[in-house]
Amino acid sequence: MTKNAVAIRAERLTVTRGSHRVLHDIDLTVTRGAITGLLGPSGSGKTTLMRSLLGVQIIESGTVTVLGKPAGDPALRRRVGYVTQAPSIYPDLTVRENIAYFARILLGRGARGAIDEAIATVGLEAQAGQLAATLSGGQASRVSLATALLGAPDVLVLDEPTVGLDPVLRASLWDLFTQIAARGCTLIVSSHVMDEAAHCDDLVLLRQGKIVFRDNPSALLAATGLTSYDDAFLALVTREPGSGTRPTSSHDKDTDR
Ligand SMILES: Nc1ncnc2c1ncn2[C@@H]1O[C@H](COP(=O)(O)OP(=O)(O)OP(=O)(O)O)[C@@H](O)[C@H]1O
Repeated sequence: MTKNAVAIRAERLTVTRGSHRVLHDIDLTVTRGAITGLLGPSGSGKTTLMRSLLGVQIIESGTVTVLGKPAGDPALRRRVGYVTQAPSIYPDLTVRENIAYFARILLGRGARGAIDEAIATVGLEAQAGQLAATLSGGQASRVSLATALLGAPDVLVLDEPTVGLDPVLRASLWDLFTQIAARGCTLIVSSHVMDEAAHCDDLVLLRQGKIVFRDNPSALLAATGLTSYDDAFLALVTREPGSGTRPTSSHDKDTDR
């Protein structure tokens, strides 16, 4: 992997949903192999931005390029995984059957190795034969994550994967994300829990559809002079628009690959 290579680039991205302008002229680059945290209050546009990166959102203007191709390009289908907020699994199938079903669609026959690997990666070997309807919330989320890992994606987009989980489970999921990124996968993880910023290599803070901060976690604390991510975030989101920290960082100079 080229150091600082760009996995995703959005330029002048503007999105309107219904009569509401949700994203305003967003410029963003995402570094390959990094964990980028997409943080912001409820309704700030995180899901809409993720949908735009995935190519499933109608955009009003601007461009989004993923791994050098337009977002949503058919060639990206296996290279980009998406885990939605609500686990997308069948309750009447077991963990293994759920994963096998998606493996059949994505990889065709002979996907047994990939199924076993996905189950092991998310640590659900003991639950493999259990009906999804009987799983805990955290286990159900991990089944969803396993299905997204099946094609060994180069980019993984996770929409609030830790919401509603206890601190122990949250920590173990973040460990897992770190392992996945260490294999070279680019992760974009949204959250409105600011402390989760600490697990990320890069941060994108959204407020009312605009980027109010873009740099690494320690730069966020340095920029605000505060010691907690919660306080730093609050300081930024309550600041008048236009008076804040520079919204983009030096990442933005790198070339697409
Ligand atoms: N289909 C839609 N039609 C009109 N407005 C929409 C639609 N979907 C989302 N919105 C609005 O767009 C804004 C951004 O929504 P989005 O789901 O992207 O925010 P979010 O940051 O992901 O929020 P949360 O953390 O609550 O999931 C919100 O004001 C929402 O009400």
